[in-house]
Amino acid sequence: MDIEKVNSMDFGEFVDVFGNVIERCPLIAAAVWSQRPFSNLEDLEKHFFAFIDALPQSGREGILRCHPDLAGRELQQGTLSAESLREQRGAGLTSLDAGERLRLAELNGQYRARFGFPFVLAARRSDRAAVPRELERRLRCAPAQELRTALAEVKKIGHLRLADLLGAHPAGL
Ligand SMILES: NC(=O)NC1=NC(=O)NC1=O
Repeated sequence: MDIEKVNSMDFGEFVDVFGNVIERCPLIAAAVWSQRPFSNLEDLEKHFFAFIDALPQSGREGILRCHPDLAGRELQQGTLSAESLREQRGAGLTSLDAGERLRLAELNGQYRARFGFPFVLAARRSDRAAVPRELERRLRCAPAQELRTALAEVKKIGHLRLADLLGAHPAGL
């Protein structure tokens, strides 16, 4: 899909296509539509990220709270979004053994209790060994720093999803 096609989309089509670039936050796509025309993929992405950055802390934390846990209940129940399932499968999180799943559930619970939002990481840039390691490392971070780190991961996920949608090759981000 090229940027001309994106710029020609009406509101409904745009939100249908880009509504889950940021997991379960179609509001962001609904807002970004107003910024068309976009000069290219980077420009489109810039508007998604600018919306996030302009939110108050409660809004940024709200974005994180819309993310399903890695290898959590929604994965077990089969209620993940298509994008999330693909990302979690790609990181090997759909084939964990009971011990690995329990360990992640414990760590996710500790993380959420400490920060008030779920642990978010771009699963496509990770794997089943790295996820618990990263979770343990980030558990020890200061809340303000961790909020910044988590949102950077949301942007990595968004970057990869946009690249998929526009058929671009994701940068090393
Ligand atoms: N809690 C999460 O990090 N969730 C996710 N990471 C991804 O890459 N996709 C997700 O759904």
